[in-house]
Amino acid sequence: MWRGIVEEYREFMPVSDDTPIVTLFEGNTPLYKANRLSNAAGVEVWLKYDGLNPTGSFKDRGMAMAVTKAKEEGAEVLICASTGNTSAAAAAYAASAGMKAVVVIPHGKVALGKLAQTIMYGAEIIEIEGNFDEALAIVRQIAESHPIKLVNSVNPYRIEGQKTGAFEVCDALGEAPTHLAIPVGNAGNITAYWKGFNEYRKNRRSGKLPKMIGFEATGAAAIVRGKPIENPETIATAIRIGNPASWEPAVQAAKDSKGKIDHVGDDEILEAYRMIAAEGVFCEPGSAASVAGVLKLAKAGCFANNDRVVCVLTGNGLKDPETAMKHGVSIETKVVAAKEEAVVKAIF
Ligand SMILES: Cc1ncc(COP(=O)(O)O)c(/C=C/C(=O)C(=O)O)c1O
Repeated sequence: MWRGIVEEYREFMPVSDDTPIVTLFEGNTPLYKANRLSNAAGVEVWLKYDGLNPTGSFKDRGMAMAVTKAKEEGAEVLICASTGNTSAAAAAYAASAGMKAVVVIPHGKVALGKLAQTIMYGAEIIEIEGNFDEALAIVRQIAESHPIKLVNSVNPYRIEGQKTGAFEVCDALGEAPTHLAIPVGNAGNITAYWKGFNEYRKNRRSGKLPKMIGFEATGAAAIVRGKPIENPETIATAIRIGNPASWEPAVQAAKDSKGKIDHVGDDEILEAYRMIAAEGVFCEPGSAASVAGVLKLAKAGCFANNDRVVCVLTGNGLKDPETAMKHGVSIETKVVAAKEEAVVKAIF
């Protein structure tokens, strides 16, 4: 039985035999070969569906490690800023560990499913009249002057947990891919994956390193533009972040891996969102930025025929039902009388 990322990858984790492991059995998510997307891109495309984690996003990997260490250090209250998934994961792992979670989120900008989760897990929810970047600045100050543990990805234990996504990709493929495509918001995850690939290769668990290709949303592409964006805007609310906290290590990961950080527009994200669903995988819009980016680079002839590209799908589509209802695939539903002939007529 899968024991969660800390136990399964213990030799790579900053824990001792006395560390109290907090887990919701996160990790061990599927890696799907996407045949139609591979044909569209002209290269082998795989989907690492991290939307199947306990709270439906990759954040569970980082939160398992961060909350485990918080518990070991005797913390009782956790705090984070969030565009929604970090707050859902912090609330869930805090509940599991018997701790209190305080989350600070941008009012009116968090997808419905994420808010519902955070409410159900019982976090203290503070909605600011501002954006994620302002929320992060506030919670960093609070954590410095109050007995409260910050669990955003500036907390190094979050990176330690999230690097396990790279381990699982290598374990599933038997080797690292040629490229790892990933959405970029606060830039913790691209940093974590690069760390994971390096540690796996150093420990001879893989033989090579992938090119890291990260994708920001065009309206929030601070790294691509080389300067923070004061009012980031994108339909992909998960990555509506204008001043990534892990800016530096993300740029270093792209440079050291001979990859890049690029941007994709909302239309490209929504098109990829629908194409991924046509493979039977429902991810949230922000996650689709990784596939949108691969399609963009494929069009520009950036891949060789024998390349193998893994796209990280970071969140479950159920997180954001409103965007699915507005921009999904079968948005024209038919309402008919509860009679067989009416249904037959509608079908045929
Ligand atoms: C689905 C999804 N996909 C990609 C990202 C970007 O990852 P990072 O580049 O490591 O930030 C996020 C990030 C969300 C938050 O930052 C938050 O929840 O506060 C996300 O939820």
